[in-house]
Amino acid sequence: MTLRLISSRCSIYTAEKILRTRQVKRKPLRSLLRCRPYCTSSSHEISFRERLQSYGEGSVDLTKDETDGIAVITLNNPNKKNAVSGKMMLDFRNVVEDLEAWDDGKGVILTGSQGTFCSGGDLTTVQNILTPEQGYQMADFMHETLTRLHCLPLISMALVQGNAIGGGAELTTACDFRVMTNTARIGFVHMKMGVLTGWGGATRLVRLVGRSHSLDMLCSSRLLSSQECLRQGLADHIIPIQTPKKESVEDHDDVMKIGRAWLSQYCRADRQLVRDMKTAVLGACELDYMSSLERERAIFNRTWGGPAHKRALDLNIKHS
Ligand SMILES: CCCC(=O)SCCNC(=O)CCNC(=O)[C@H](O)C(C)(C)COP(=O)(O)OP(=O)(O)OC[C@H]1O[C@@H](n2cnc3c(N)ncnc32)[C@H](O)[C@@H]1OP(=O)(O)O
Repeated sequence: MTLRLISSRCSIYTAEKILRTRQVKRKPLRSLLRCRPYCTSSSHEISFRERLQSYGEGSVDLTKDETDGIAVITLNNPNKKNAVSGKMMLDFRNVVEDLEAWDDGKGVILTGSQGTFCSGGDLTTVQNILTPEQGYQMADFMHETLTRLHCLPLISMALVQGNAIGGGAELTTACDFRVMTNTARIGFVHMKMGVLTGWGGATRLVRLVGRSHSLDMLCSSRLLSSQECLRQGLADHIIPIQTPKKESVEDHDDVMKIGRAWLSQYCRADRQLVRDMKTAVLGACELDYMSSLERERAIFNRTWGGPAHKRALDLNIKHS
């Protein structure tokens, strides 16, 4: 009965409901986030949000282009090299929620303002939430935001100019791709700052580059050049820029244009196809083998004989 339902042209929602009722060996991501040692009742969460709101300046801005289906998230705190303040953590969550509801999207670019990516947690905010409980609440909040970013049905790309330091380096790992300018650097400097990765970066880094490369990057705290990131599998593409020493603000528009074109190559297909393929790949990364295959079958079933499929067949395409 269940199998028949999955192989019929059922909605993804129905298929996922069925998968949830089956024995899935690895827990879904969202349920893993619920293992919390500190009290996170809604009143606690509200007062912590109020606390975050009161710390720091800056914003996280979102623009959505309905024509190409690509959104841009910009970390905007230029006086502090786009360090993420408490207020920006809240903005970030709102932006991700907005993208979750954006049915017309295919891709998203995460970038920083004024020619640099992000210098990590805003040290002023950090100074104000130094108890273990507050640290845990902050990490819990950012884990959820970044896990939701990671799970969007949009193909995501971190576009790194200048530096991605500490939490900034962690942010890059929440995206599907990392594109860097030739002068950009990524540095997991946490251990030098006396902390571990607070935004889930170690878990995601190991999945990207493996165990030994991750230990090397995390325990050395060194700043990795774009070339090294490419060699180690952390970066996917390097954009050469004209000014090798210092990136000017003017470069940002050019870099954005090139980065957008790079991401667009993966967003050419129909909107639903792009979203479904991203969802299938995400399932393969996060679910056990059999559950992922089931999910892939259910998603495939929506496309088979659908309008994009029929259009492609009518075109008699030769893949030469
Ligand atoms: C869970 C998250 C854990 C973490 O994120 S740990 C990592 C925390 N981040 C850091 O330690 C970064 C410290 N900053 C730096 O190393 C350098 O500023 C950086 C990012 C390489 C940029 O270097 P430069 O381009 O030479 O710029 P600069 O040093 O003159 O900085 C310009 C102004 O920005 C400020 N700034 C940079 N990073 C900040 C931060 N994270 N929080 C608060 N303020 C920050 C910096 O203090 C300076 O301010 P000012 O102009 O002197 O008033």
